[in-house]
Amino acid sequence: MTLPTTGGFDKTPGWLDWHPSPSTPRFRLPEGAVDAHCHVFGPGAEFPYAPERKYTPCDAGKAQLFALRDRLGFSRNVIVQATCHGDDNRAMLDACRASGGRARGVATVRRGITDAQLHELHEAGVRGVRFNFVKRLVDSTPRDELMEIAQRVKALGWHVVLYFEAPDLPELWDFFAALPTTVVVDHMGRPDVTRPVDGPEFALFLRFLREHPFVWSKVTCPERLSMAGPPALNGETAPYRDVIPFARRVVEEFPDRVLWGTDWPHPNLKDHMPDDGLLVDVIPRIAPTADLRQRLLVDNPMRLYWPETAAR
Ligand SMILES: O=C(O)/C=C(\CC(=O)C(=O)O)C(=O)O
Repeated sequence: MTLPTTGGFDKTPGWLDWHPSPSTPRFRLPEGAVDAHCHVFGPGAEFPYAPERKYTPCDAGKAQLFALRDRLGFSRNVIVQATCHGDDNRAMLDACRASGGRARGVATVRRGITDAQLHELHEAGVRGVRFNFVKRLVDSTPRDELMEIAQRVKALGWHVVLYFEAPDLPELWDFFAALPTTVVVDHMGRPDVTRPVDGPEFALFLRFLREHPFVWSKVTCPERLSMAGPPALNGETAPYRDVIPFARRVVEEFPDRVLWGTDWPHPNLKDHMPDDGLLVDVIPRIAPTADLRQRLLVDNPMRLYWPETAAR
């Protein structure tokens, strides 16, 4: 892999670039596995970062993403619009179009988007919109605007991806419960993994899933959630021990409503940049049987993003 560029933008101080030479995973992914949460950034010279962004990343373009897909052994990607591009979805759309049908997208849209523009996104491969409630990443959008968008994208068969942090779930609960279409929560609702997996905070998240069969969860981002590590670096075979029980609990209780993704290029990490090959090796620790892994990595993402070709 080549080293990242910045396209003339100054990266946020302390920015960690993606790992330049991830190892080949020891865990062999099932045939047709989908990396269901990743991003593209720029390149900034071609797709400038949004003026309202809260961070400026290094470039992480489609060529690097597809090289990583092949190196790790994935067949497909779901590319989630990141806030550094605001509602300018061009970099994500360009990657979807260039993938030859092997990438789908999740976009950021605003109330003013026309039906023709929504259809254009659909044609390019978009199958969802993302609503972000993480305060360090976005300014808030009125709930009535989000609800209106959710109604419109439901008509296209799309879902809504939610990004929020665990302490905010009680306040957001009623709004989320009223969403009219399938909902996918990023990173298990970002639990505090220093608290017990059986404690009240995570119990609330599990209850949210239990009471709302239209809600799915990504069991992603141990590198972001972990407080005790050890990091997925230097051949570590059991990284992020503190996150494993949380992800495994969700996979085992909701095997048909979970997704996994790399989160490449891992924006806004402060501590370390993981080796993506070692991150893939976390999968059998959170999904201990071949059947659970088949659902997590193939059947579930195919049903959501490629329903026309899904086997079950
Ligand atoms: O990749 C992620 O899921 C996490 C992000 C960035 C992000 O989502 C965005 O900019 O849209 C984060 O926690 O900083």
